[in-house]
Amino acid sequence: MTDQFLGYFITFEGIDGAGKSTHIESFAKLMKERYPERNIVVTREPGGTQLGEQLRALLLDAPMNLETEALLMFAARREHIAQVIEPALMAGSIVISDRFTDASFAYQGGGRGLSLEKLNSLEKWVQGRSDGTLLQPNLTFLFDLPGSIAEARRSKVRVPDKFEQMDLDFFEKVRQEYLRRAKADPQRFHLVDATQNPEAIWNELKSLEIKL
Ligand SMILES: Nc1ncnc2c1ncn2[C@@H]1O[C@H](COP(=O)(O)OP(=O)(O)OP(=O)(O)O)[C@@H](O)[C@H]1O
Ligand SMILES: Cc1cn([C@H]2C[C@H](O)[C@@H](COP(=O)(O)O)O2)c(=O)[nH]c1=O
Repeated sequence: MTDQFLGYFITFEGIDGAGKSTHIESFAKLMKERYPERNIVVTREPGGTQLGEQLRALLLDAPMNLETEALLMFAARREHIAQVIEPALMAGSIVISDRFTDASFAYQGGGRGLSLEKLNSLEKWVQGRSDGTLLQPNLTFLFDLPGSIAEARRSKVRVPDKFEQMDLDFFEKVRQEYLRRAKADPQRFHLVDATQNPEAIWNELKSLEIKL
């Protein structure tokens, strides 16, 4: 028997530069206005814990073997789940994470070619619960847009990290894997057309009815 989660888990996903971070804090505020009795936890992956942030610095900078990269992403996730996500959900909080496991399937799987079999077994290991279910987000916003537009947006504002230096072909594969997963689980995913302007996207997020 597994303890029941009283909270609600929301993730923001998309290729680099899709516009997730632009909306996440305002979305957290919106949830607080709607559910003042709930604690809101905003977090990110890789990261979200002290160890996770150290792993993030390595993952976004150091070149490494693909399996090593996937294992470190999931190691950071395990710590994040154990220290932050599970306790918050047990306590009834709304957890909002900038990326979670869909990113591993999209980047390490779709983008870099790690097998689904390996990713599925890591997911089972890291997110498995004692009743045989997997910890999964209740709702995932997928910000979708072509790699060329995301690249143009990114190049205006920052020095690219290891992933952001990848070419358009890589980002197209990442995007396609995200879309494949969204199609396979339409109940969980809400697809956002991220080519829209920020105001239109915000209006779309605001107009969604989210039943906790
Ligand atoms: N809808 C939009 N239209 C035009 N520009 C946008 C839009 N949304 C965000 N931007 C701009 O694009 C850049 C990237 O946005 P943002 O940092 O939110 O993306 P992100 O998805 O969080 O990227 P990453 O995952 O790499 O952190 C920022 O300069 C932001 O101001
Ligand atoms: C969780 C996760 C992330 N990544 C990649 C995706 C991005 O390029 C970076 C994180 O940077 P952001 O600015 O915070 O979006 O990490 C990945 O490849 N695999 C993952 O599981």
